[in-house]
This record gives sequence, structure tokens and C-alpha cells, in this order.
Amino acid sequence: QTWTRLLKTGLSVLRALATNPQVRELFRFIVLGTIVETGRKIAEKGVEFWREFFVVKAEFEMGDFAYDWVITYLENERLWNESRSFKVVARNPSSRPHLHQPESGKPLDDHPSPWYEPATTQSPALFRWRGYWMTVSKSSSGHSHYDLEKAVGGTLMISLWSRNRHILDEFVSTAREFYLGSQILPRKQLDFKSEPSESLLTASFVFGDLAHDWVLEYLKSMNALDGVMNLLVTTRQSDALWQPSGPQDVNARYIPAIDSMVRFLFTSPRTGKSTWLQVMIQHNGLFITLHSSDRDILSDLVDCAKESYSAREKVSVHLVTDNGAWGRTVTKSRRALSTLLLPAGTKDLILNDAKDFLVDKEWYSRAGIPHRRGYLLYGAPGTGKSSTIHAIAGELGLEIYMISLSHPRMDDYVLSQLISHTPSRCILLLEDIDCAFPSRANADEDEDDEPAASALMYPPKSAVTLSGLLNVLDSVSSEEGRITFATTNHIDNLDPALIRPGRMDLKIKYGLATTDQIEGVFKIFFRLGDPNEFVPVENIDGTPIPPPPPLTYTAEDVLQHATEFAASVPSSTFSIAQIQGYLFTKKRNPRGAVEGVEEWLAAQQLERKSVAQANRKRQEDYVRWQATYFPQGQPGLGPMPMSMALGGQPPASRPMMQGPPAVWYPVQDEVVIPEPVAPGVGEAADLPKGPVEEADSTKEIDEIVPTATVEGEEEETST
Ligand SMILES: Nc1ncnc2c1ncn2[C@@H]1O[C@H](COP(=O)(O)OP(=O)(O)OP(=O)(O)O)[C@@H](O)[C@H]1O
Repeated sequence: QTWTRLLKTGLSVLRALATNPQVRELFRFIVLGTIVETGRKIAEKGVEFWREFFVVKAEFEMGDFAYDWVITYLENERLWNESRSFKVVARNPSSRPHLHQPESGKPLDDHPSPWYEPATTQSPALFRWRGYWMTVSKSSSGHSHYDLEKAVGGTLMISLWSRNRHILDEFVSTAREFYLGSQILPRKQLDFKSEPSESLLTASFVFGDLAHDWVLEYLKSMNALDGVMNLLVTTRQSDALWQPSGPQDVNARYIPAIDSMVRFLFTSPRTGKSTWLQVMIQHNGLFITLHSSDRDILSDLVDCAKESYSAREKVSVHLVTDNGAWGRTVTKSRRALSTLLLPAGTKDLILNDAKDFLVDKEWYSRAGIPHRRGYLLYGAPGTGKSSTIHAIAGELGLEIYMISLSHPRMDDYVLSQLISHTPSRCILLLEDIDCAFPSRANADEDEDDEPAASALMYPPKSAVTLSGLLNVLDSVSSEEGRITFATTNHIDNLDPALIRPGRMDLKIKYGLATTDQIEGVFKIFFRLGDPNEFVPVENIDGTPIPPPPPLTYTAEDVLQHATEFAASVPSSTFSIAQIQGYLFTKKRNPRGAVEGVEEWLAAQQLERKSVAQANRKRQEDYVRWQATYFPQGQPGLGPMPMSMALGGQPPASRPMMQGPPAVWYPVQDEVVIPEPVAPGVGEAADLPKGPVEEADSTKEIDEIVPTATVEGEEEETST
């Protein structure tokens, strides 16, 4: 009964509520709300489902090439055009030629230009691509891909409204092709090792290596370094290597500073294929990153560089740095062999022999003979030895690697290191090879006419030993087509082992100027030779030398004066360099050169006399010094002290006789001291007495300077 009563009460309450309009309204609202919410949920699920099945999504990470492709492509499609919010950055237009200028933008000038890129947006931009809708959104972190070096991170999200995944593939590959085809400046690659695609090829070209010079020259010839924005302004000659092409101030060079970077589009002349190169300039060389994994492109680049290098009308001379390693390279204009005045047949002899040698590698290997060839050029200073080597190098298209044995860092080890770091086909030039030996006076101590004291004065000027030198010349690494040229002013100082065939195959003597050579140098000097061959047309740094003013004399004048001049100057008495030195004082005045020759000859005679006297005094002083301090005789103790050499008193205390050998020469007014001369050999004994001025100059000189015809008896000339 209780339950029946309760039920009746409930029903009456419900009936009362149902008849209440407000309650009925509320009830309807709840039902409708439930239906709407359920519908919304179903729709949401439906969209999610649709998205899952009908939208393809892709994510592109900044720092990845795929990101670069897509963003560059979208940039080009002007996707951001409809955007309402921008990020505006100032960038150098020359480094970003694709930069989008604002519609009303001013023409580009030297100041950075504005560049518009879409502001970071979470709300996706919608666009249509080949009939498909796409949304693009960019995350907040990171900058545009061009500024990648400053911030890494950030992603680009692309949603493609299509069930078809292939559309995404098509989109990405279209973007990639566009990127490659547009040849757009790629982003800088600071750390190629961490590049995720591992598709960049990096090549190092080490300073001092020939490949480095090839590539550097090539980059310069392609104006690739012109875009460097980090410059070193220098006047040092050693920086000439970097001189970019184009007109530059002679004194100041604007060269890329260390750590600067430049990106350059290399188009292979052979394949026509273009590849971006990123060139990093470091203190120890060039580091080139190729935006490619194709090694052929690298070898193509190196081959092109090598080809254009060898086509230049220049000769490169590689020098040893202060550290005793290859480093500096000096480039000189080629010197034509025809400008050398040498006895008939000399030039052809060397040139043909060297050519034969270079082409006959097979023959050498068949005969079991090491493929190397040595030439010894000896004779007085200034007779054309070095000039011949430069001209031959130019003719054969070879580089010169020049080693001076008197270099302060030179010893057997440094020498062998240097040799092993030279390329196979080159000219190795050993200058003043006699430095490695004691002077003749030292070698021939038992000769009666040369006091032992003088031997002490002339120890070897180089720490290189004979065995070190022979080892280097005979070493396996000195095979492979290397031509060795050695020069010396004192062949008689050289050990026979060094100049035996197999080490020095041709020995060519350079004598003092003959009458023909004197006449020849006069004609060339006054431009009767081929002026273009003789007169350099450009400075060492490539800047042009303006042509000389027109001549005030005729060819006939020069011919006549040349004969007169040659008749006035004694034959085999002066080197061509000395004659050239005199002619320089009469530049553009051939008549003056003839008129002044007697005065010059007299001055030369006086100079020789002073030199001889100074040498004699030095010898005497040294003997006296030895007798005072080492009455018992102290062989091999080293040089005379400076104060003594300069004519002062011997030092109060016994000098230290250790350390590297050094020779001190007296320095006096108007005295030029040549290589040390042993007493009894050379000028001192031959000098005439009496005033020079009164004598007939030609006769006088003929008398005082014996013509050097016999090997080893040549006149020591001043330098
Ligand atoms: N035979 C020559 N023909 C033309 N020019 C010459 C000749 N000899 C010397 N000269 C000129 O003299 C200068 C010095 O010559 P070079 O340096 O070749 O002499 P060198 O014999 O090598 O001297 P050193 O032994 O001192 O090194 C150069 O300017 C060169 O043009």
C-alpha cells in the first residue's frame, strides 16, 4: 500500500511538471543539446576520419635540404603574397639576387634591401597547387633558411587535401627540381660534417701544394672571390698570390681575409653542369664544399683549374717559408728564351735535352734508369743562369721549386721534407749549391799557397751535408720526371760525387760577356730586340705597366752605338748583369752610354782594387788575431769576431766558439765584398799599380782583369 501511494504521488508530480510550460521547455533543451553534442562529436570524428584518410601531411625540418627545396619553391610561387603579417629583414641584395622587393621598393643600392618573409604563423596559409588545396604553417622557432647559420630549428608543415599520396611526392620533387634549376644561392654550410643528408663533398687544398694554386688561380680567373665581404688590405708582396683579378691599386691589395667564405656557382665547361661551391678560406688552405655528392664534379673542377693554370703565360716560383716549408709562390711573366744572350746552341741544348727527358719516361723505365735529370749551371754571378732556368720553365710549362741551401732553416731533414713535398713534374732549383761545402780554401788545406787560417774563415754556409744532399738527389722520391737545376758560382768547391753524371747530367758553363753579348745586351736594352719580350708589360701583381714614351733615337743610332760600345768594353770581363746595371744609368740615352763607358770602366777598376785591398786586410787581420789568441793553433774554431772584422781590437775575453758558423765581413765605404776569396787567387795579385785615369781604359782593363777561359779561374765579380 505504501508503494502504491508513493507511485500515485510521483505520477501526480510528473503530471503537474509536464503541464508546467517552463519545465517542458527545459526538458526539450536538454534533449536537443544532447542531440547537438552527439552530432558535433560524430562530425568531429568524421573530420578526423576524413583527415586521416583524405589529407596527406608532411613535415620539413629546417636545416634539411628538403626544407630548402620546399621553402624556395613556395617563395617563388609567391605563396606568402596574400599574407597579412610579415617579417621584414634587411639583407645584402647581391648575396640574395632572388630577394623579393616590395612593390614600391626603390632601386637597389649599396645599402641592404628589405626582404619580406611571412611572419611566423600558427594559422595555416591555404593555397591551391595543381588543383589541390594545401595548407602551410611554419613553427615559431628559427629564421628563414637563408639565415640558418644563426638559428637552427623550426619546421614547415604542409597538408595536402587529397587521398592521393603521390601528389605529395610530386609536390616535393617539383620543389626539388625548381631548387636545382633555379640555381638559387644555397644556405651556408658551416659544419658540413653534421649536414644530415651527408651529400656534400668537401675537398681541402693545402697552402703550398700545387693543386691549391691551380684552384686559387681558377677561382680568381672566374671572379669567384669578388663576392668576399671580409677583406684584408695588405701591401705585402707575399700576398700577391691572392690578388684578385681586375684593376687594383699597385700598392694595396684587397684579398680575402682568413675565415672568409664565398659561394660560387661553378659551371663545368666540359659538361655544362652547374654546382654550387662554398669556398672557405683558412690560414692553411682552401676548403671547398660542393653541393653535390658527385666526385666527378670535383675532379672536373680540379682538371679545369689545372688546365687554365698551365695555359697562363706565367711561371710560378715556389719558395721556402721562414718555417722551412713550401709556402710562398711568386708568379712571374714568362721570359722568352730569345731574350737570353748565350753562346750559340746553349739554349737549344738545354731545352731539347729537357724535352727529350720529359717525353721519354718509358725509355727510362725500360732501361731501369731513374727518371730524373740534373743540370748544373755554373759561372760568375749575373751571367744568366737563373734567367735561363726561368725561361726554360716557361717554355716547358713547369713550376719552379726553389731551394736555397743557405736558407737559415735548411738542414738535411728540412731538405728531404721539401723534396718529398714537390710534385712529380717540376723543376727543382738548388741555388748556390756550393753553400753546402766549405770553400775551396778549406777543402784544399794542404795546398801550399793557401794558408790554413783562411780555411777557418770560410766554413760551409749551409747546415746541409754532402751526404744529405746526395741522399736527396738519389732518393726514390726524386724520380718521376723531376728536373733538377743547380747553380753555383764556384764549381771548384763542389764535391765530384755531387756533379757526376746521373746526378748532374749536363754541366753548362756561363762565362762573362763576350763582345757579341755586350753588343746584344746594348741593342736589347735600347729596344732593338722585341720590346714586348724584353720589357715586362705587367707588374708581378698583374697590374699593367704603362708603355714607355716614344724613343728619341733611331734603330740605326742604336746599331752604331752598340758596335762602339762593344768595342770599348773588354770582352769576358764583366757579366751581362753588370753591363745591364751600367746601361740602366743611361736609360734612353744610347749615345750617353757610349760616351760614359770609359768613366764607368775606371770606376769598376777602382772598385775592384778596393775590394782586393779589403780582402787582403781581412786576411791579415785574421791571421794576426789567430796568432794573438791561439798561438798554439786552434783549428776549426770558427769565425773572426765582428769587432775584429770591422777593424777594431780583438775582444778582451776568449770568444765562445760554438753555435752555427758565421763569417763576418768588413763593411767600408764604397767597398762591396764578394764571396770570400782566398789570398793569392783573384784580384789582389793581378791589380796594377798607378792611377787608372791616365791610362787607356780598354787597355787598362784588359791588363788588370785576366780573361777567364779556364774552368775555375774565372774572375770573382762583385755583386
Ligand atoms: N746571358 C744573358 N742574357 C740576357 N740577360 C742576362 C744574361 N745574363 C744576365 N742577364 C741579365 O742579368 C740579370 C741577372 O741574371 P741572372 O740572375 O740570370 O744571373 P745569374 O747567373 O743567375 O746570377 P747569380 O749567379 O748571381 O744568381 C738579369 O736581369 C738578366 O736579365
